[in-house]
Amino acid sequence: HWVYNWSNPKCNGKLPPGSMGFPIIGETIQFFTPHALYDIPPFIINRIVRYGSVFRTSLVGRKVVVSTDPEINYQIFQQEGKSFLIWYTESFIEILGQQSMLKYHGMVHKYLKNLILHLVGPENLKAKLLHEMDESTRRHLHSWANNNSNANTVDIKEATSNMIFEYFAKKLISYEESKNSRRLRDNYNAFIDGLISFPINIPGTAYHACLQGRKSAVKVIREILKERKASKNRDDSDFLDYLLEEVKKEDTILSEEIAVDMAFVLLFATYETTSAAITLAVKFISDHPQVLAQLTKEHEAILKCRESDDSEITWQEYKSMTFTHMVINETVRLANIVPGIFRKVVKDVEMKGFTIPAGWVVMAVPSVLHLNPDVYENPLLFNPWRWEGKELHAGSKTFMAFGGGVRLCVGADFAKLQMAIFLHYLVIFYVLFFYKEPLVSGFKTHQLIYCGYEFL
Ligand code: HEM
Repeated sequence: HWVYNWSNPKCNGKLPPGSMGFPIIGETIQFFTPHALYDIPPFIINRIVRYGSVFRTSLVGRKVVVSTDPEINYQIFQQEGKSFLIWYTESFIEILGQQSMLKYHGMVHKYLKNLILHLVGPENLKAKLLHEMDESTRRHLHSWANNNSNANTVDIKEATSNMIFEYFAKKLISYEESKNSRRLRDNYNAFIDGLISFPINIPGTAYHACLQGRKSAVKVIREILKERKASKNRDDSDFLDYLLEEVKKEDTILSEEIAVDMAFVLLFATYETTSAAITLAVKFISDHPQVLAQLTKEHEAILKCRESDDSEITWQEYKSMTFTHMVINETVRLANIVPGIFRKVVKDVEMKGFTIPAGWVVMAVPSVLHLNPDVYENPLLFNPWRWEGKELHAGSKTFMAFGGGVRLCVGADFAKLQMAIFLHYLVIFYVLFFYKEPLVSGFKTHQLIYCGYEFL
């Protein structure tokens, strides 16, 4: 009777088709079958073939509806806070922090998001960050070219992670690895190594190492916060100063604990995702010389209109990089950096003739949408021209690399700006100007780039 109930969950309507798998473990083992990162997981493909675009299953002890339907996914984003709430597993919340903004909804979420936009929103990008990211990117690209220690090889993933980490840790908490004995970067490395792991917290497991990494990183941020409260009259204020000013306000809901978890999550969300996107962009571009040629044309035209070759990128120039933005969109479409987006159902929902009961979890799978031949012709081809004349700066029913609705990625503009600046200098340094022997193998050179992604 119990097994029957497990396989046929109660529902006040018609459940999507599918199987709940074995009692307790459900279909968790099949779900975690290894696959190439930027492919659609075989678990999903097999079930789409068998059941269609919406199906039920059971994963990590949860009743789940997987949706690969653009309409349903769009509705899920639109009904955030009403019928659906953002959801992560208990173990993920433990890793990201009990006070992380990811567990807040409604007005509190809106308030926290606005605090972050103060740092990475379009106004600050235009006024401050563009200039600083420009300087940091140039400096790092130069240093790679001048570094002869590693047999002319640059691991793009690691090098761009370091670049973004260095820059953003300074913006957030004025942390500089070279001047600090605390080794925040090592703590984040330990944290990221075990991020996707089975949640068994005993010494020796990846999950345990991840929690230890988080603990040490948070300890460093807390110490900085403590020092900051004791110090007065700082010349160069950072995001932590801004948060501490908020904490002092009488009517605020921001606590020091939320501020610490926010700084922790933001640093991770920024450097890990953006460096992955840049790495893949380099790989895709070096595999497609016609894309490089068009990019070169665009950036050469920008240079020609400048008074000096040494000038920084201006906001107008950034906005004029239409083809570069097409390359960025095409990269994140194929990269599917966030493989699944999860929401908890708070009240029974009717969709496309099915009922999704309250208490279930819905998982939207961006890769199915982004690699759907009905939506994107020849979807596995890296073809930036497919974005010609299309909206490039927002999520849509057919493009959810940065999510959608009120939970749309708050750092999307930051990530795109950093990618555009990187591509600009990559092209002008290595194709047009200073280094006649380009850095990337696909850019016709004997020098080799190891992208850091072995699956490629
Ligand atoms: C290529 C780079 C990036 C990709 C592909 C990406 C992707 C995403 C996606 C898909 C979501 C939605 C998750 C959901 O709905 O459950 C999201 C949310 C979020 N992202 Fe990003 N992201 C990127 C860069 C960044 C950066 C640079 C930052 C930091 C400034 C950032 C901070 C966040 C935060 C804080 C959220 C939660 C927003 C909320 O709950 O309202 N992301 N990101």
